[in-house]
Amino acid sequence: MGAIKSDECQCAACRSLAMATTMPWFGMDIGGTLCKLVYFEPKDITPDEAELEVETLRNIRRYLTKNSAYGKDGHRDTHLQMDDVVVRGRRGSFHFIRFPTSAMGKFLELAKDKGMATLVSSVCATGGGAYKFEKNFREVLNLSLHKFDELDSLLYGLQYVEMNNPTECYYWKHPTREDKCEKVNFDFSQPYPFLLVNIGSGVSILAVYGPGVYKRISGTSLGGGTFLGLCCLLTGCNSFEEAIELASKGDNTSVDKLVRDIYGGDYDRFDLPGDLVASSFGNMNSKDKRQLVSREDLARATLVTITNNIGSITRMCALNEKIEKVVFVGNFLRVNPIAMKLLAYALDYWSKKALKALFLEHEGYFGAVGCLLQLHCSGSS
Ligand SMILES: Nc1ncnc2c1ncn2[C@@H]1O[C@H](COP(=O)(O)OP(=O)(O)O)[C@@H](O)[C@H]1O
Ligand SMILES: CC(C)(COP(=O)(O)O)[C@@H](O)C(=O)NCCC(=O)O
Repeated sequence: MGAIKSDECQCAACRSLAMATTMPWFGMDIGGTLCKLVYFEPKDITPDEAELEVETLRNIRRYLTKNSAYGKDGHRDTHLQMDDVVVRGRRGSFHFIRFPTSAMGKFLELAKDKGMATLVSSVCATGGGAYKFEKNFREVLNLSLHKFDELDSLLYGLQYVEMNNPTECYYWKHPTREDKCEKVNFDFSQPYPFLLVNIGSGVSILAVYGPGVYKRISGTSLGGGTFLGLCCLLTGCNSFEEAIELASKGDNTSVDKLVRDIYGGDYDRFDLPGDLVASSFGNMNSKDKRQLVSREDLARATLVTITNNIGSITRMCALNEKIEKVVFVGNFLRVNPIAMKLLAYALDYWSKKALKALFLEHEGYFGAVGCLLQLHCSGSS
């Protein structure tokens, strides 16, 4: 896909440019819910460089790469680590770290304790938080932010990661058959045009026609943040992981009003099967029915409602743009096979197999990767 190859920049000029760019290299995507941090660990350090490397830099490298948890809130997704990548002529590994954006204050204090401010004067950042927290970075760390647009970064990072990981893109085969359902690798080497649906706190839908050629065609405020917010309200759960765990044990069909609850069976004339949701949460106006549903059922119904709504908007966008390939990304899909399979099924079913739902392993990290890669681009502000 596209034109960003990992080994493209190994020329002497790029390597010396890289040398001149002070390490450590980070890309940060500060979203409405999660802050995603990608750290490039150089693995080609020469003995001369090692001798010159300042102790603070070495300590930060060790701290980040030897741990997978940072305080109460920070996690490294070790299963996503990418080795042997080349950035600006340097060979190394990408490490993927996330923490709640609400913990930004603690993150800044930690970075200060680790001596970040003594190493670099600026950090690459994208996402709304790059604007919102700019002042805090300056005040606490004396760092300025190289800001990059989040959708440019998302696409740039996606192209790079997809090019460098042969098993990045996949689809779900037989998404509704528990016994037969499987993840299947998808060859994304001829990607254009495709629809990109980023399900973060909210949802952005882009039509992508070529490398860096895209438009944002739609969006909805009913996204991953809505799922988590409603789930916390309805079930008393306290984390995304708990919400997904509850949903995996629940059944939405007593919460939702189905076509058969209204018709007594299928609505044949318009091909609406009886087990189709006619009205999400439509049974919850009844006190009796409310007493019968569990927290698990409510979590499942919330997940199904939000996911189907995204699937439905996506289908209309694909139809309008006459695009058949749809790539879903964003952390809403993290540890969330239920939503992925629902999207796969919904697109397949409602489009009569014309649309293909695709997914990517690095789900929510493309913005942060794209932002790190753009360090020398003129697109920053
Ligand atoms: N550990 C987590 N904590 C909170 N939300 C999570 C977590 N893992 C996945 N999510 C889901 O991912 C969404 C955020 O996705 P993300 O792509 O990071 O968006 P943003 O950039 O808006 O933060 C949340 O609204 C939630 O649905
Ligand atoms: C404002 C945003 C681009 C921010 O991105 P996020 O942090 O949600 O990933 C996104 O939440 C969004 O597109 N919301 C939907 C707005 C709308 O079109 O209704």
